[in-house]
Amino acid sequence: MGFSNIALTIAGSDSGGGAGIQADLKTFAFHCVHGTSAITCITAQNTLGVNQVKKINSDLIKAQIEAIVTDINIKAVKTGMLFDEEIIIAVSQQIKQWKLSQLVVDPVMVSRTGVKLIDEGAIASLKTNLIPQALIVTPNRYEAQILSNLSIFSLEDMKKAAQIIYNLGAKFVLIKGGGMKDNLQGVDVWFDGKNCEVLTTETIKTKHTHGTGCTLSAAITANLALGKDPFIAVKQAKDYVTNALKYSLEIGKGTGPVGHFFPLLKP
Ligand SMILES: Nc1ncnc2c1ncn2[C@@H]1O[C@H](COP(=O)(O)OP(=O)(O)OP(=O)(O)O)[C@@H](O)[C@H]1O
Ligand SMILES: Cc1ncc(CO)c(N)n1
Repeated sequence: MGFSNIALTIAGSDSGGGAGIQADLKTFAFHCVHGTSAITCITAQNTLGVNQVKKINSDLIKAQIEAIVTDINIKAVKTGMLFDEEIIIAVSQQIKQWKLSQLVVDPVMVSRTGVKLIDEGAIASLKTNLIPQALIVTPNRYEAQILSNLSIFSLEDMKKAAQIIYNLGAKFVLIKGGGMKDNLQGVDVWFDGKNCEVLTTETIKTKHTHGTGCTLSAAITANLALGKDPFIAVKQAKDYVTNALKYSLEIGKGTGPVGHFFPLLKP
């Protein structure tokens, strides 16, 4: 039987299984979306942090994307950890060459434990080569500060940054309010070029939050692959992350991952 709900993630591997490619493929599967992947970097990582990062040769990254798109019809794509300028340029060029649409760019910059997941020199390239091709760009507050050159302390600051990031060329901007322990946890700002919409959920009190950002952008991508409109895709993805946080997994000695099993565990 023909099956067309197919998504692609271009991201790094998290050996601990909480973020990156592993989070993306689980999220796709729990949306009934077939996941394909092009791995950009390998991280030696667990719930305590990132111990090592090794990038994949850009020719091999290109070859992974080419192998997928010349055979399989991809409905939506996300990018995660891209690490350096060479990879960003290679991936941006592939997205253009293969006319990959419905692109969600998660501009991953640092891990939750503060390890750099991108070269500082690569940020300019992210702004000029990749973000202009995005349907939706999903920075967290820290990434939004870097992309907009604004300090973000409040909801008003998030709204101002969203407008600046929109001007980089993405069709829609979603600034996420997780990460820091304050009253903006779970509060995200959506900007469509005209209006700002504040998306709010209850704050989930859990220590185990590893992979929230990857899971959110993957759920948005899955919803786009299912044919949903961008705003609906984002709202439903946010519900998915809220549930994944409610059912996060107490695994390892540090910050455990969000859980994807809630559709199976719920009474
Ligand atoms: N404690 C929380 N309660 C409810 N929602 C949360 C909480 N923490 C994060 N979120 C939501 O999770 C989503 C991801 O946001 P977050 O800012 O954590 O991403 P991130 O920093 O990119 O994640 P990562 O740590 O994976 O890099 C957003 O929709 C945010 O509002
Ligand atoms: C591979 C990878 N991608 C993204 C993140 C951000 O959470 C991470 N920690 N590891």
